[in-house]
Amino acid sequence: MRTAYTADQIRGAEHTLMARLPEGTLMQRAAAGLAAVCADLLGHVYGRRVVLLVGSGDNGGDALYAGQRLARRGARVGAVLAGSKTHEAGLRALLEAGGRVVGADEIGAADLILDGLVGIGASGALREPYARLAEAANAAPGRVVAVDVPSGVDASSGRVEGAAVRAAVTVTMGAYKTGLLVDPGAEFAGRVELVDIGLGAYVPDPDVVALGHEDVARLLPRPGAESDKYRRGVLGVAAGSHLYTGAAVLAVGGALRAGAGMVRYAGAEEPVAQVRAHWPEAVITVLDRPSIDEVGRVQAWVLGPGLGTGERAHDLAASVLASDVPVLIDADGLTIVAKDRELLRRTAPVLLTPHAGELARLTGAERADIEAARLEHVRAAAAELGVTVLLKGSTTLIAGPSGQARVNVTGSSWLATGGTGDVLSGVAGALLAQGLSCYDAAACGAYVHGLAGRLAADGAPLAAADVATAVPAAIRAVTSGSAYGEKLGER
Ligand SMILES: NC(=O)C1=CN([C@@H]2O[C@H](COP(=O)(O)OP(=O)(O)OC[C@H]3O[C@@H](n4cnc5c(N)ncnc54)[C@H](OP(=O)(O)O)[C@@H]3O)[C@@H](O)[C@H]2O)[C@@H](O)CC1
Ligand SMILES: Nc1ncnc2c1ncn2[C@@H]1O[C@H](COP(=O)(O)OP(=O)(O)O)[C@@H](O)[C@H]1O
Ligand SMILES: [K+]
Repeated sequence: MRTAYTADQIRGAEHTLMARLPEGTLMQRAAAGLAAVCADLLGHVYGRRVVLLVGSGDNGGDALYAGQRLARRGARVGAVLAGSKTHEAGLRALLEAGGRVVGADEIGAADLILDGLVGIGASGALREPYARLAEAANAAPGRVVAVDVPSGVDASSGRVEGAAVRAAVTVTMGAYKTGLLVDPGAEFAGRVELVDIGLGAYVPDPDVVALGHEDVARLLPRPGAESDKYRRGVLGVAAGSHLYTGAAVLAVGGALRAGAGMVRYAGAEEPVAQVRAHWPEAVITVLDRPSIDEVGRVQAWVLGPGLGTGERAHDLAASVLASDVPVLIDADGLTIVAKDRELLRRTAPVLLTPHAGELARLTGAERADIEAARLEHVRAAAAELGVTVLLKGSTTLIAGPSGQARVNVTGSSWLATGGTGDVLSGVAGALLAQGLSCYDAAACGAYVHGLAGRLAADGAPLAAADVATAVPAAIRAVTSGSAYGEKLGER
């Protein structure tokens, strides 16, 4: 499990730890870790050109001391001093080790550029000359390593207002910052390496949590010797319409591959024919009227993919939501409940799985605002609606009604293709039917779905059905202890 924190939380912990240590200890630990990652990236250090972008705060101090260490190993290190002041002891250390102060024109010739402009002490968009230096680093051919946080990315939220450094690697000190895991910040951070500076014992409860293989393996249900198909969990799927038959096929496929004991599909004749043709395993009810009264007992429902949004779909949604089992609502189901919020008044749990556009419909916020501050918006929606919300997109976030939040770190941009969301609804729905809470089903579902996406893509395009097919292999990767897909920033 990875835990991530806001800038305020980190500052508080650093304050406590610093009071117990001789002055400068933490910065030396940070610089040592930073220099080690840089040396690794450079391969051999002697003679390589390193440019440090140095801001006025301790982030610049980290860069200067790391530069000192690289200079001692023979690197040609130049510091671009961007701030109104500079960490004096750090600059002295660099100069004594043979480093120099240089102009911004040297950025283009560097093998490695160390971004020490601002870290967790930043506020608002990058000012000049920092913004210009960030752009110059992005345009240069050298590898860019961000110190603690890419400058221009808000460490607490992942917001990017204006220019920001686009790093190949971010070396972060003491603990992960939320903004390194949530887009757009995560995109700018690249691969994230954590340097242990002894902060672990002093951090409070995390702002967000990212599950790893071990956590998901622990949560995923496994059939016991006594299991039968009913006890493993039966999922009902109310999806598809005469216009959209594929969504039903994909949702049922995701559910069957994710371990439901049985899937009961309920729909109109056209999607029924398609589901029958693809999945003889599913138990079918042809719905003559918009009601689930004739469908046998289930432990959870998936409601919405391809359902349509007319009166009939509305009435079917009302019938599903009147049941006493957990319901995952996706796609058209979300449009229906956005128009008729009363449908969400129920005692059994609800999991909503919108993308940003659907969340905008639900809450009235602007889509662009949601994309810019995903965590804030998913938390607010979960609290306002009193349900669990999984926000899909380049980083998937899950929030519960009491403010708890998880971020999914698996996934691949190859998943950005029609129908993969339908597969996710089936996967997460199957986990709900197997007894996981909405919060766990959402997080484990997103994790397995993201990993399945990576396996299915393997560097080339995928179709949504391939993701469903890859779900068992993804579960195997999670439960076998393989390290596949565990590194941060590999997409
Ligand atoms: N504390 C510790 O023990 C440890 C800390 N560590 C390291 O320290 C870092 C935090 O250092 P920090 O607190 O000095 O703040 P930091 O991020 O360098 O910058 C603040 C300065 O930047 C400026 N500035 C702000 N916003 C700006 C903007 N938009 N655009 C332009 N400029 C802007 C502003 O300066 P001014 O405007 O006054 O010139 C402000 O004073 C942390 O990320 C980690 O790397 C590690 O070594 C581990 C031990
Ligand atoms: N850029 C991206 N990187 C990673 N995952 C993505 C990206 N874009 C979309 N996804 C994932 O792909 C799926 C798309 O779902 P959705 O938007 O509902 O599509 P559809 O309705 O066509 O099924 C979600 O799981 C989402 O998180
Ligand atoms: K930085």
